[in-house]
Amino acid sequence: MAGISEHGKAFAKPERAHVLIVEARFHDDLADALLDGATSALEEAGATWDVITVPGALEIPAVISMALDAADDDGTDYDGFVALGTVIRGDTYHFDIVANESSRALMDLSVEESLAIGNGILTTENEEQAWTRAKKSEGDKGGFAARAALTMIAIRERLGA
Ligand SMILES: Nc1c(NC[C@H](O)[C@H](O)[C@H](O)CO)[nH]c(=O)[nH]c1=O
Ligand SMILES: CC(=O)[C@@H](O)COP(=O)(O)O
Repeated sequence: MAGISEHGKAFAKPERAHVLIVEARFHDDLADALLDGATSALEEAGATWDVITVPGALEIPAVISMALDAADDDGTDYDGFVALGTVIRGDTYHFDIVANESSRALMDLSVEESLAIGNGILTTENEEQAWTRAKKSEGDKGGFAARAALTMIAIRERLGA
């Protein structure tokens, strides 16, 4: 059957997929790098995508929620979602709020709504750590998140969920 995630292989590819990338541009250059990795991975898989840009990682989950509401209204539907952003520790507790709450909300959405979401929100101690992970030629976390979303789309198809 097409689209099945083979035993022992972490990534699978759906027949086709239309994906919404929601990217936070709090750190602009890092956002470019993450987006480059994510779109390359989607292109390689033959997927199509739209991009919505938000100010910071805390805004990402609400956009996915809004996209679900819009799908109910006008039928514009996405098979999966890719969340991209970078949260770098500052001097205050705000880092923990942004890092933890953005991921918590993405997890809540994915479990409660059976959504295929790839979480490419970096949470790092400094810029150097972030660059190592964002660059397509190094950690390629944008590409990883996109492939994770595609895999979850394929698994959902396989399960008939
Ligand atoms: N400090 C970082 C933020 N903070 C901004 C919040 O995400 C949010 O936009 C603001 O609180 C308004 O609601 N966002 C990041 O993506 N990265 C950071 O390092
Ligand atoms: C991740 C953050 O919230 C950070 O950029 C904010 O820095 P600060 O804690 O120094 O205000």
